[in-house]
Amino acid sequence: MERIEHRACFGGWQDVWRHESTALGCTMNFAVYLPPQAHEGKSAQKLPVLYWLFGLTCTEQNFITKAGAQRYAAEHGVIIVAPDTSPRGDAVADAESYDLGKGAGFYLNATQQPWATHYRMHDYVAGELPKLIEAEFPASERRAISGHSMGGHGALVIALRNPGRYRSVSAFSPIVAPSQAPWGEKAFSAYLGADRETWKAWDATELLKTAMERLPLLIDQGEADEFLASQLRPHVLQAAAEASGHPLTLRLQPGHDHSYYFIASFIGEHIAHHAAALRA
Ligand SMILES: N[C@@H](CCC(=O)N[C@@H](CS)C(=O)NCC(=O)O)C(=O)O
Repeated sequence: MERIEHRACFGGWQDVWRHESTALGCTMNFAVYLPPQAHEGKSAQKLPVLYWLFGLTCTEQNFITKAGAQRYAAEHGVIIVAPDTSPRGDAVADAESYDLGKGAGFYLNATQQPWATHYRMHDYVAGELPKLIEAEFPASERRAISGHSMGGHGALVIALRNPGRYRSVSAFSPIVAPSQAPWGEKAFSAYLGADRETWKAWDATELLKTAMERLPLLIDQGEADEFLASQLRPHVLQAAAEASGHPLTLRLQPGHDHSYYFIASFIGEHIAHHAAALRA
């Protein structure tokens, strides 16, 4: 494992690490924000971790340079870990379009070739990465997960598939029902194949119907989001949550679009929400 960026930030450090991932079979970058509490000599005290999952086209950089999250992570003593969005490297399959292949891993384990060889982002994010973080950093097993768009889908699906592993989950502008959205239909057809039954295991709205754990969901969605009606449609999840009695707070934010300006506006509230659950 090699540290490739190290920058002082709000009393802590914004770092980027590079390592060989076993789950993905390639070299991966992930960002780690270590708040000041990680360096205050209380080495016995481990800090909780918020995992951030990105949307389409992103790398580990977008959140750390645009969301302004470090200030709030420093305030609350939370480590933030933000992995890249797909396997990377010349040996990894790719597509011409921005919404399939590299930069578009959809946080699932692909079953179809040529994707199945490397595209195992679920196992990376839910298994390999936390294991590494908890071994190499002053990180406790108190975990929260959040993300944006494709990453909002990832956060919801990973939390719902792994009951007990996360203390809280939130999302910005998530793809709540990828089986019913053009982005999801394209990605799931390629990664999982034509049998839509197999898609249900990777669709938050479907998973919610049979969830074993009633982990409350917090979702912020911009009303002026250019993808709201065509791809995101949070009311589909809201209807499923109401039908199954799953706790969901869906906040529609007037004027906000799909960008990181939206995320920056509400990330402080999300981090406070996660910090409260992580402290409890
Ligand atoms: N067609 C758009 C869609 C991609 C997009 O909007 N990506 C969002 C996530 S779904 C994002 O976070 N972009 C990077 C950024 O704003 O920093 C593009 O290629 O820019």
